[in-house]
Amino acid sequence: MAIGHSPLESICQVEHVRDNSKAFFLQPHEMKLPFSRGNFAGNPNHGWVSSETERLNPRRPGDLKEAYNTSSLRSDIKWPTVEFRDIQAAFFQRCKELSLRVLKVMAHSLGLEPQIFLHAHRNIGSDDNATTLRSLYYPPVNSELMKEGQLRCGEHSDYGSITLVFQGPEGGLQVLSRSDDFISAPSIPGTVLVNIGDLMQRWTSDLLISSVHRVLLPPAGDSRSRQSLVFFVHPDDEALITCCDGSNKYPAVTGGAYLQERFNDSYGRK
Ligand SMILES: O=C(O)CCC(=O)C(=O)O
Ligand SMILES: [Fe+2]
Repeated sequence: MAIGHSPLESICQVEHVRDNSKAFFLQPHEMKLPFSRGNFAGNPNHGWVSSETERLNPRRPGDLKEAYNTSSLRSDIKWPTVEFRDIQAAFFQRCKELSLRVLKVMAHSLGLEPQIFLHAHRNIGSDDNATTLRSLYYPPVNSELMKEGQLRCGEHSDYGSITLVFQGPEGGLQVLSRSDDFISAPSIPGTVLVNIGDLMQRWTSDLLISSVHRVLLPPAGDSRSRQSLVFFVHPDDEALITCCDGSNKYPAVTGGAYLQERFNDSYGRK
């Protein structure tokens, strides 16, 4: 994990996306249903995910969080409002630009051909690439309704190449250290946290390691909600990912096939 700073203008944009998303999440369930993930032809990951639908740690009950996935920017996608679409789409583009810069710097720092990662991320923002902006909303927790072992977000590592995390001021994200303890990743205003994903770990033959992380329940009596914005960067569906040191430590896999396998775990196998 690494932390980078963003200028004031970007901080305001992050807050704007967060506030606008919260207004969507606070609506009654039936108002959100038409925008559910799975309702959009051509992009199975786009749309709203209700609480307890996914389990990022498949051994735990469903995560106590809602999400809005912006996976497609196609013009025929139906959005809750035009304003919601414009705000999500503009932030998606900013995150895309930042991610491509980070991927280029990473290749450079590893002594690799500078375009190696960029070549596999040419289609971000189209239906041939699964990169997704997720606006996450963790509702206040009612301890009487909780299931045993349930968390806001179960232990997992991210699936793709890199992830940009914009945590809200509430904090709450914890990261597993190399000595096997979970440590808090504080929320620092104006910073972006960059996670290495599992596919990047394979790609670099374990030179870069994906980090396990989670979000616990709030302490008893804390009835606050929590929000974060997370940009999951994935290689193009058709991009063939082979170990960049030529070692074949992991078999070659396409970005699309790898992601499908991981989704099967978090949403239950069909
Ligand atoms: O909400 C957060 O801060 C992180 C969520 C997360 O790790 C994920 O959705 O993959
Ligand atoms: Fe994550």
